Amino acid sequence: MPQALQLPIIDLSSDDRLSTAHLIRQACVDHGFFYIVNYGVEEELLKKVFEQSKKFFSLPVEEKMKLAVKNHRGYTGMYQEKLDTSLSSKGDSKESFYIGPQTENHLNQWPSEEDLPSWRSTMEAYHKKVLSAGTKVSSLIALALNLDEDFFEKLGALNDPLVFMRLLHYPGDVDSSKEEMYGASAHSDYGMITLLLTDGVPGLQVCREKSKQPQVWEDVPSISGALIVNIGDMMERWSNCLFRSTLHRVVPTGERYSVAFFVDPNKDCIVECLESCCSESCPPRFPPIRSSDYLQERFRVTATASVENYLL
Ligand SMILES: O=C(O)CCC(=O)C(=O)O
Ligand SMILES: [Fe+2]
Repeated sequence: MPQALQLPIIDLSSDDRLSTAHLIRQACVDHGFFYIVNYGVEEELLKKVFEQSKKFFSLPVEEKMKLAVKNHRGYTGMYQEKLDTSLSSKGDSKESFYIGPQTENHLNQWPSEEDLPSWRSTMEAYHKKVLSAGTKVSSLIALALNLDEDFFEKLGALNDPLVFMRLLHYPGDVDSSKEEMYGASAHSDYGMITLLLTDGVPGLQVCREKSKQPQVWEDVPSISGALIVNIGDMMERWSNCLFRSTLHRVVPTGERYSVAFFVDPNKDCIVECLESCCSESCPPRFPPIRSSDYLQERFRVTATASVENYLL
C-alpha cells in the first residue's frame, strides 16, 4: 500500500504574505505539490461544476463527439492521450473536455443550451474565479523565489495567459487486468502551475524521485474544500530545478471526476532560467523556450490519435 503524503495547506486569505511565501517555497522545493484553502470559490459553485460535468459525460458518445477537440478546446475520448509514452498500453482510460482562455472564447466549444442549460455559465464562472486564485498563487510563488510579487505580470506571462480548464472523467468499469492501464499515466504538467479539484475519490499519486528505481509512489489524499496545486515544467525551468515539477499519475480506483486548471504563460512569453536561481556552481540547465512552442510539442508527443489539438 502506498503511503499518503502530508502536504502543507496554504491559506490564500492570509495577510501574512511573507510567511505564506516561505511555506510555498518549502513545499515547492520538497514536493512540488501543496494544498490551498480560502481561494475564493464558493462550495455551491464547486458542486455545480461537478453536477454539470457529470451531465456532459453522461451524454451518448455521438453527442460528445460533435464537440471533438479543435484548437485544444472540446472533447477528447477514451485512450486519445497517453501521458507516459513508454507504456505499451493503448492509452489513458479517461475522457475529458477542454475549455480555453475566456479572452478567446470564440474558439471554445459548448454543449447546446437546450441539452445542458447553465452548463456554459457554470464553467465560465469557475474558470474566472480559479484564474484569479491562480494569479494570487503565482505572485506568492514569485515572492517565494525572492522576486517582486508582480514579476510574472511584468514579464507578460500572465498577460492573456494560456489557461486551460480540463474536466476529467475516469470511468470505473475499465478492464485494468490485461495491461498497465492508468486513468492518467505518469507525467509532469507542462506549464506554470496546475490547480486541481477532485471529487474525493482517491487515485492521484506522486513520485518524488523520478530517476530512482524502483519508483516510489505516494497517495495524495484529497481534502474537502481544498484545491491541490502543483508546479509545472515551465516553472521548474524558470527556477532552474529549484522548484520541482513532480511526476504524478492517476491509478484506477473507481469512477472519478476531477477538474484540472492549467495556468500556462502567454504564448509569446520566453521562459528562461532566472538569474536568481543560477550561479557559477549551478549554471542554467535549460535553454530559453517560447511558451506555446514548448506546449505544442508536449501535446504532439502524448496524443495517440491524430486529433486537431493545436492551441490557436
Ligand atoms: O485527475 C487528477 O487527479 C489529475 C489529472 C492530471 O494530472 C492532469 O490532467 O494533468
Ligand atoms: Fe497532471
